[in-house]
Amino acid sequence: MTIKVFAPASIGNVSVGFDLLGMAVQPVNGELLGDLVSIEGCDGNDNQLIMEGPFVSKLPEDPKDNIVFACIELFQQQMQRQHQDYSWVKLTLEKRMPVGSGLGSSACSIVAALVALNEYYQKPFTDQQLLAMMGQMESKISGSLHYDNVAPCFLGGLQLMVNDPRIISREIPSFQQCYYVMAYSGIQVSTKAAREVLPDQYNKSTTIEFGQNLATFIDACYRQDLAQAMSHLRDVLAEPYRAELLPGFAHCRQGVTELGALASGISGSGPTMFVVSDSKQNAETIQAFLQQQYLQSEQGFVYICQTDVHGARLVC
Ligand SMILES: Nc1ncnc2c1ncn2[C@@H]1O[C@H](COP(=O)(O)OP(=O)(O)O)[C@@H](O)[C@H]1O
Ligand SMILES: N[C@@H](CCOP(=O)(O)O)C(=O)O
Repeated sequence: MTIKVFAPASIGNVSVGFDLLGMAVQPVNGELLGDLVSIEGCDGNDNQLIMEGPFVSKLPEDPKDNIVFACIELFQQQMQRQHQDYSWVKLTLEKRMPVGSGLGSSACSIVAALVALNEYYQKPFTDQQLLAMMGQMESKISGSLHYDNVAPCFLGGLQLMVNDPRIISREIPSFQQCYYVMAYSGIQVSTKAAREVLPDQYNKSTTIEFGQNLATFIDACYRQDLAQAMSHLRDVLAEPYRAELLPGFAHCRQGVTELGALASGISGSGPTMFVVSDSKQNAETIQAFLQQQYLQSEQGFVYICQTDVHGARLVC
């Protein structure tokens, strides 16, 4: 029997919550924006990983260097630690997400793989344990522990990281009526490199502004006050340093504001930019503008999305 899991793209940081806030997204046209991992038993004497899909050429050539392989090994080690037997498995990764895109591409592979493994071995681990493993795998890629992609990708919705290892992430009410225009320019920005351009320390006024933006946004989410939320959706920690890594970002940001966008920012570490709109028609106008102005290569794309409330899921 083959089990197949889909894990969706996500917006890391959502501007106000560097490493602390993330939201899963799904295109309104029904396409699957995320990775697929299928799992079945394997007769050989080792695990196997088959890699396919439109972005497979951007992955390390040797399957053993793929983060999915590290997920298999971690999962089986954890089973062994709990004195549970395991058999070899064959996983197939359908890499549908561009690498280094700011759409939580590595998180999609990690989450889909660990959820598939947990299903296959009949759920030896709780969601909490799985999420901790997902964070561990994500930090292997980016060089530091952050859950703002893996948590929404796994659990769905808008997720806030809490500083308690027993909880890790809490769902926050999101704005279900909003559209998020996701524009991937088609260039590659490594998360690790985009973290290295950030300063080690911030001054007092920046710190206060950061805290106020995040707190005001979360308060607005709970009260579903869209105007207040959007008026504070500003990134004072990362965007000032990362914007210059993204050709056309400043110009497009100005353009979408003139077209009536409620807010815009960098998705994760970029190059994807996200633009918030409260109407489908306006989102389509913004989509057309970004298609013309933001894309840098043939691999770029622009999707109109809404919040994905489901997170990782089994598919046929
Ligand atoms: N399954 C995978 N999906 C994405 N990246 C992977 C995977 N396996 C290994 N990698 C490597 O991890 C790095 C991912 O880069 P990163 O900038 O963190 O991507 P993203 O921001 O899209 O998650 C790349 O060097 C890539 O080759
Ligand atoms: N909080 C992280 C998010 C990285 O997201 P990605 O999609 O670019 O991997 C950061 O901003 O570094």
